[in-house]
Amino acid sequence: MTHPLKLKQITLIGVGLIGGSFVLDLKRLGLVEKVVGVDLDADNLARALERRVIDAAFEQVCSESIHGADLVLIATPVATLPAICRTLAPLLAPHTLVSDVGSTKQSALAAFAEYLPQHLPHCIAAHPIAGSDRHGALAAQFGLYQHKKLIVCPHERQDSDGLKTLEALWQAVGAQTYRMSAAEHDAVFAAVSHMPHMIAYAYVHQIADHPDGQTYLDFAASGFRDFTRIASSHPAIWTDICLANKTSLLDLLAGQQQQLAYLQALLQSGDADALYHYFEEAQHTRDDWQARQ
Ligand SMILES: NC(=O)C1=CN([C@@H]2O[C@H](COP(=O)(O)OP(=O)(O)OC[C@H]3O[C@@H](n4cnc5c(N)ncnc54)[C@H](O)[C@@H]3O)[C@@H](O)[C@H]2O)C=CC1
Ligand SMILES: O=C(O)C(=O)Cc1ccc(O)cc1
Repeated sequence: MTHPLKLKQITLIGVGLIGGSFVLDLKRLGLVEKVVGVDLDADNLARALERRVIDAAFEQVCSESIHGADLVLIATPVATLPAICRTLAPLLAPHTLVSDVGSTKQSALAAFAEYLPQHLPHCIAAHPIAGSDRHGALAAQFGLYQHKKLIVCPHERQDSDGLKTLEALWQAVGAQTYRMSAAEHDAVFAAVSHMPHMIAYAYVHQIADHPDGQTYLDFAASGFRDFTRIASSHPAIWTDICLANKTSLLDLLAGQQQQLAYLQALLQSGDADALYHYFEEAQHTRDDWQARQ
């Protein structure tokens, strides 16, 4: 008997770390027969074919690359979604599921609603909470989603069968699935993902912009490495994310400025007790979080 989840074809638009890792696991599990890759970067497509992340390659979305797809998965920087959806609109078969993996979800739902209105019930906004600072098809890896979270943001016109199929595919590659509204999603991930990236980039700038910055960097150790690791993330991905989640990030930047002003005041006044208390509270919050992981 064929597996109820088994797909004949996935067309993956954006053959990078996130989409590539998903299809690698689905292939290994025998849950997809063929993966068609679409990517603007021809070298990246060649590497993806060599590594068998994909079985066929196209440099653009066209009828040939979309034909036969049970699922079209968009795994490109979030600002590319509107143009990709507009191109997809005339090419989709009625049963084809369309989903994404982008880090912002209000922007994904807006693109689906504007450019795929006829197809909206079969469009699913999703976000795997896994990844790294690496990118491209060579970064795609087996097992990336094992014991990781996958958020879906259902919308009012969502077809529940398609939603369940997509959730089951992510569960098959090891993810725990959660549902939340796109607005809640964007607020949560602004706080725990997008803002930390901005702070890491800003702190690396502060050092690099200092006249003695290169000497400072020569002596940087594991604390600096851990704190700034995510500043090595791909600028194209993070420019799009930060602009798409601008409202939440502007609030968080204002809040962070208040925290820094408070620290500045404590140092200026030499208030050791208050400084200790401030550090201790943060230590407890982080230790409790770590213990729950
Ligand atoms: N990097 C991470 O840790 C995570 C990223 N995400 C989201 O996943 C998506 C993909 O990110 P990654 O896989 O990390 O990036 P990546 O850079 O590894 O892969 C993206 C691929 O899309 C291609 N591409 C860009 N524009 C395109 C277009 N218009 N048409 C076709 N191909 C195009 C690029 O050439 C690249 O190969 C982003 O939306 C990001 O927000 C989600 C979770 C974690
Ligand atoms: O590299 C890290 O630690 C991450 O935070 C990975 C990550 C990056 C972007 C996302 O939307 C989700 C997860």
